[in-house]
Amino acid sequence: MNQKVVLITGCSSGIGLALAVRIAKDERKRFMVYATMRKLSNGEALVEAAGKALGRTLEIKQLDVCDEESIKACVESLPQRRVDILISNSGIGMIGPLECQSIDEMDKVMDTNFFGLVRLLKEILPDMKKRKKGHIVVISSVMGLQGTLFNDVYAASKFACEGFCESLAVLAMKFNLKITLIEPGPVITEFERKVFKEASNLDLSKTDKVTADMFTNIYLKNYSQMFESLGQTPEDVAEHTHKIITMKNPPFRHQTNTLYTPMASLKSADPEGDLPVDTFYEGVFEQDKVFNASQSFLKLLCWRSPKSFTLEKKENKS
Ligand SMILES: NC(=O)C1=CN([C@@H]2O[C@H](COP(=O)(O)OP(=O)(O)OC[C@H]3O[C@@H](n4cnc5c(N)ncnc54)[C@H](OP(=O)(O)O)[C@@H]3O)[C@@H](O)[C@H]2O)C=CC1
Ligand SMILES: CC1=C(/C=C/C(C)=C/C=C/C(C)=C/C=O)C(C)(C)CCC1
Repeated sequence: MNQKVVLITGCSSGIGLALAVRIAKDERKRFMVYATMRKLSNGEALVEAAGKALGRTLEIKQLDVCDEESIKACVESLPQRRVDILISNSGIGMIGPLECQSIDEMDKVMDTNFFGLVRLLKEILPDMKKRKKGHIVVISSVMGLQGTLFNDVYAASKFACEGFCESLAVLAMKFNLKITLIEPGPVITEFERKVFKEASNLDLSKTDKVTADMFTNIYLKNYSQMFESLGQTPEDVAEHTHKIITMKNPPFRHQTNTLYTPMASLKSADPEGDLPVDTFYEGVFEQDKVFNASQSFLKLLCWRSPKSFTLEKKENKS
């Protein structure tokens, strides 16, 4: 059987776990999945979810994207070092006011989310180029397209991945390689819990009162509700990704939550860049009293978008 080899990072929980299971349980057994995680001791949930696929179409391996040696060792352990489909999924979040976060914490986000991808490609891309075959799938985010209040560094890390992949795309095409950026909106995983817990421990006395108040009473207050009402399941994101890897001509970008598409399009609708910022500002502050539920907030953004597309409206405002 000519199975494609799929290497996935960050499979101990969330999207990575769902991806590993979905692809390993492909109805036509088209894939051999190497589901990797930085600590093998965190593999229990995956072992349970994989069931009979474990040892057949799924194998678990150690890989820490922040450690070049661990990436090298993992790739060396694969038959002929072959990876047909790389899914770069591992990542960490970070929210809060800038003054309350240390450079070391920010560095960890960039190191995992962006340099993690860079390290993987430094190891795997040369082989793919030689074989003139391969698909690089990156779990980015809508925040790779549109920055969001209090997500400055996380969004920057995803923008970095997007710019990196956009730049690589032309060279990849020359070598017959495909790249796809998967851009989910909120997904209900450990991510939300970890980010919220870290945010609750921030020392908000390091910032001013207005910022601290916005963070606590607007952002954190609506955070869980945003995920509850708009969040996708990791299985849903895995289903989208499974479709993408089975396509003959996969797209360069794929958003998994259509509710976000209008929000992400605001930027391309206004080359001067004010439209998304103004729309977010109005959504966050001016409509807060009426639209305090996050679902309504996004619906409001989507509903407003077509009207906001005209520059005439912008001029009337100033
Ligand atoms: N949840 C969401 O709302 C969204 C998430 N995303 C992106 O999806 C991806 C997966 O996140 P999600 O499943 O939600 O979150 P989880 O926290 O559930 O999963 C993240 C995974 O990344 C792993 N990881 C962290 N650091 C490293 C590392 N140095 N090396 C290898 N693996 C590592 C974690 O492993 P460990 O158990 O060892 O910590 C974990 O398995 C991330 O890139 C995230 O940015 C995108 C859009 C929305
Ligand atoms: C909670 C909240 C907001 C948005 C939160 C969003 C959009 C979260 C998305 C998270 C994602 C996509 C994480 C992973 O990549 C707004 C709209 C700023 C308004 C204030 C409250």
